[in-house]
Amino acid sequence: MKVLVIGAGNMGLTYAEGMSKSKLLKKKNIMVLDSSEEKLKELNEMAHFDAFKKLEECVPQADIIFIAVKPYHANALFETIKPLVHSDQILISIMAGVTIDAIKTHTGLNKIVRAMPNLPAKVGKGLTSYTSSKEVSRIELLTVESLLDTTGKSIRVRDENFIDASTGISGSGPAYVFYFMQSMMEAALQMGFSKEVSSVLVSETFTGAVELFNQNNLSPNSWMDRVASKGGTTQAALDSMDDNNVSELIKEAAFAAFERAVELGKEENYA
Ligand SMILES: NC(=O)C1=CN([C@@H]2O[C@H](COP(=O)(O)OP(=O)(O)OC[C@H]3O[C@@H](n4cnc5c(N)ncnc54)[C@H](O)[C@@H]3O)[C@@H](O)[C@H]2O)C=CC1
Ligand SMILES: O=C(O)[C@@H]1CCC=N1
Repeated sequence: MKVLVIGAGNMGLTYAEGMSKSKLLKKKNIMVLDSSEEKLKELNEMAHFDAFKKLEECVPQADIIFIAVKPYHANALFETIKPLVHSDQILISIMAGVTIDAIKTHTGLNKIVRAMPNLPAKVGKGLTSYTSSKEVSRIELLTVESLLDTTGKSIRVRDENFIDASTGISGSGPAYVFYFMQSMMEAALQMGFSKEVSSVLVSETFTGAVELFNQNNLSPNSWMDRVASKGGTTQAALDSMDDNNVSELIKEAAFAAFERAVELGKEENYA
C-alpha cells in the first residue's frame, strides 16, 4: 500500500512522520508532495520519504491520498489531480470546512474520509475525529483509522456536522490552551518572575492538572473544588473569572470556530 501526502506543512509532515512508523506501510511507501521549493529541499533531506514535485509522478500510484493544504488551496489542487486519479483510491482530507460533497464533485473520487486532527499530533498526542462517505468500506476504514492513530488517538464521528463541531473543540482547541497559558505567563512576568521561571510555572501547572484529570474519574468542577479553600486564594481567582463571564466567553469562542468551519464549507467559501 502506498500513501501520498500532499502539503508538507505543520500537519502533512506530522502525519507523514507518524504514518512512516505504521506496520501497514513498508519503508519508502510514503510519498510526499509540496509545491514550495523550500519544503522540497527539506523533504529531499529526509531519508524515509520519497519527495515529489509533480502530481503526475505520484498521484496515479497512490492507494491513499492524504490532503493537508490550506482550505483556500483546495479547489485548484482538486482540479489538477482530477485527471490523474482512479476510483479505487481513498482520499483523506484534514482541511477545515471542506466538505465530502465538494471533494467528490471536484476530484471525481467517491471514497472520501474527512478528518479533523490537532497540533499535538506532532508529539504523538493528537486527537483526530473523522467520518467518511458511504463508499469507504469497513475494512478500508480500519486501515484509515490505523493510519490516523499513528499520531495519537482517533474518534469516528457520525457525520460532518460533528467534524465541524470537533474543529471548534479539539481542532482549534490547542490554541485556546495556549491563549490561557500566554495570559498566565504574562501575569507571572508582571509579578516579577523571569521568562524562564514563568514558563516552567505555567507549563508544569498545565501538565500536572491534565495528568490529575486523566488519572481520575472526576469532573473539572470537582477538581476546582479540591483546589479552592473557602475564602481562599483560588476562590478569589474563580470569583473574578465568574464575575467576568469567562466561562461563557470560552464557550462563545468554541462556537465561533465551529460556526466558521460550517461557514467555510458553505458554497465553498474557502475558495
Ligand atoms: N495547523 C493545525 O493545527 C491544523 C490544521 N488543520 C488543517 O490542515 C491543513 C494544513 O494546515 P497546516 O499544516 O497548518 O498548513 P501549512 O501552511 O503549515 O502547510 C500547508 C502546506 O501545503 C503546501 N501547499 C500549498 N498548496 C499546495 C499545492 N497545491 N500542492 C502541494 N502543496 C501545497 C504549502 O507549501 C505548505 O507546505 C489546513 O487545511 C487546516 O485546515 C486541521 C487541524 C489542525
Ligand atoms: O485554524 C484553522 O482553520 C485550522 C483548523 C483547526 C486548526 N487550525
